[in-house]
Amino acid sequence: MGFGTLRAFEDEARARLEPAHYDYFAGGAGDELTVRANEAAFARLGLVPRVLRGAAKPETGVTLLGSRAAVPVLVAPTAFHRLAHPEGERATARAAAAAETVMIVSMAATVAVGDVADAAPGADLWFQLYVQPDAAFTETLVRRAEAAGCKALVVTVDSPVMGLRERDLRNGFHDLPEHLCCENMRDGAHGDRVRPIVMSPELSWEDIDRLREMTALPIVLKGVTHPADARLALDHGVSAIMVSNHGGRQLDTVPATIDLLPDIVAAAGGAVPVLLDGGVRRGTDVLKALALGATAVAVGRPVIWGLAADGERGVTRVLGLLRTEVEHALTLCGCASVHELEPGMVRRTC
Ligand SMILES: Cc1cc2nc3c(=O)[nH]c(=O)nc-3n(C[C@H](O)[C@H](O)[C@H](O)COP(=O)(O)O)c2cc1C
Ligand SMILES: CC(C)CC(=O)C(=O)O
Repeated sequence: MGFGTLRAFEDEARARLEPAHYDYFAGGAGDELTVRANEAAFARLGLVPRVLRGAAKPETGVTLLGSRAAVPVLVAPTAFHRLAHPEGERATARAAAAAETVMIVSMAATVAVGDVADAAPGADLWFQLYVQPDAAFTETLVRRAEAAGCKALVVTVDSPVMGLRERDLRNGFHDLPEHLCCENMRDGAHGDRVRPIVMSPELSWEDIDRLREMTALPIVLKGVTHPADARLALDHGVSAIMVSNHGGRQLDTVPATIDLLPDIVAAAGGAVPVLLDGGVRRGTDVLKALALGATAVAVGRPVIWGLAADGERGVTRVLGLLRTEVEHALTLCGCASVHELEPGMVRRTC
């Protein structure tokens, strides 16, 4: 199969997936303004290269919360991988391990986090958590992530309620098919009961404090878009901030993450790493985000398209394409490493 670009993977995924499942993966909230804005904002930024710097083959690796990523492109947490491919999260994790990058396993995974870890020895896994109103069950999830060897907890805070996704409403898609479930949500105390994922508007900073007391794992706060919240996150001892609008799937009209990034980086003041996801589709997008102060980015939908198109091989190819593009763009920018990128190399073009 001639998958030369991420776009080709999306086309193949669309051809293979049931239309309602494609819509679930691709779609977003409301008019999908934010979905489109994420990519469009990257396109409005230009990279201004440096020349004659005598740079060798560029170094792309970064260290993040004790995990080493050979390329600063992580796998964002996305739900329901077995809807895209029978091997589901197992395939994604093997591909992330082969690419030497971090996979953030979704709490809504269709393979239990321990089984994902077993399927991909050597994979660097982090676990994404929606704090549950039942504190005891939240603790169960944290212990499962710890037991699986996850190295960080990524706490998603942009979902006090589920976004209104009109494609899903139109398609009547609101549940997994019979043979699949959110395996992390099995309730040990009640045999085979699978709990629903509860999103709660009542969560507060106190829940973050409680989590910090519950575990020694570093906490990454995912879904920070306002600089005031970035400052509060530091007050509450988080280890990293992830600028994310959930790929446009929660509140529609949230600005593009790349446009929000500089203010969050300024608010963090170098105290913790800042990550970004949303609309990263090219190596040049990765460079723009790093130049504006992100330590690394994560990709959501591109990984799903690789998985749907060709399973583990497809995800490996998607991550490999991004790596090649990052190396190539760094060389063209005269950078010997990602650490040489700086804000002066990014210019708004329109
Ligand atoms: C199909 C799908 C499922 C997702 N599931 C989750 C999830 O379970 N937990 C979470 O924190 N974010 C979830 N997200 C959001 C992603 O982590 C990420 O923020 C977003 O996909 C980034 O944008 P991109 O798809 O443009 O790369 C999901 C996104 C998609 C597209
Ligand atoms: C099952 C959902 C809670 C997963 C999610 O976060 C999403 O679809 O964006």
